[in-house]
Amino acid sequence: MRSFSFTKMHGLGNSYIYVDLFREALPEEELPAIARSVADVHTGIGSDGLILICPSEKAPLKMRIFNSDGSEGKNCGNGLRCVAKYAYEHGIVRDRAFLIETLSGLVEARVAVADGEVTSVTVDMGEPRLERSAIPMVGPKAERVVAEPFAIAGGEYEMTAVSMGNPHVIFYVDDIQKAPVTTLGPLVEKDPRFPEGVNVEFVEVVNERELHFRVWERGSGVTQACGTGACAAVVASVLNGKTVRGEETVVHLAGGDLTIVWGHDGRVRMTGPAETVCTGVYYYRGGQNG
Ligand SMILES: N[C@H](CCC[C@H](N)C(=O)O)C(=O)O
Repeated sequence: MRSFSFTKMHGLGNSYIYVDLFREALPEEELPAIARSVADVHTGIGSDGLILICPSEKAPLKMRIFNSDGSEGKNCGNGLRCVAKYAYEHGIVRDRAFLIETLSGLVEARVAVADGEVTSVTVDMGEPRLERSAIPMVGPKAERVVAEPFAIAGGEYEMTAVSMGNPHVIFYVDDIQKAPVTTLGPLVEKDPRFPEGVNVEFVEVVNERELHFRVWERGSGVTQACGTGACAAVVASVLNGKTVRGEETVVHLAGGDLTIVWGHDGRVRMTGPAETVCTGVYYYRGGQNG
């Protein structure tokens, strides 16, 4: 029987099992199976996936994220806030502002601390990518996708696509409580127009500073929150003339609120909480189908 130490953390209810690879070692080929295993609420710990806190040659640390289906994501906003909290509270970093490497580039995290505990984190998520080739989405490579007609499952919708290092598509709805998250979400997630799949977000505009938000995540399904998705929703809302560039927008997710601004410098900054749930030792049988 194999085992490793873990910390369960969440950002607005979007929880992951965090493994500190400065102290542990996991076999690379088993990572998708380990992600599926720990995420299982019945036979594992229960989470939206697995996040690894790794050494890096480009920054004090690196984050890797695996969804609950075992697929590896390229970025995770809620995960970055929790990784920043963990890194500061465990002495991986000493400064309150530091870089974190992700598969989609370097981001800067800044922690707010009270009595030695990180109470909230601001992450500079960098610039959104808007061209079809960067989402990625089929069609003319340099074209942006804003309020584009999107026919699927016998319905006609209007969608906007944004990458925050991972792919997102945003649909606007009149009532967030009636958004077709579990019906349309899985269909769009796997639609061939998105060669790498896509995270699917539904947004109700409250006013030019406030959005309601629900999400069907690529590789995890419905989650309580999606940090990169909330950032993508703010970018899409500016592009659609619904919110104001350079002004803070409050995004109400199922698990709570994020404050996000798409600055005039082109960079998206996200501020929100990060919580530690528990620590423990996880036992598993190993092998790639674990
Ligand atoms: N499902 C996402 C990764 C997790 C993103 C989300 N949990 C966040 O907080 O940004 C993807 O495959 O791109």
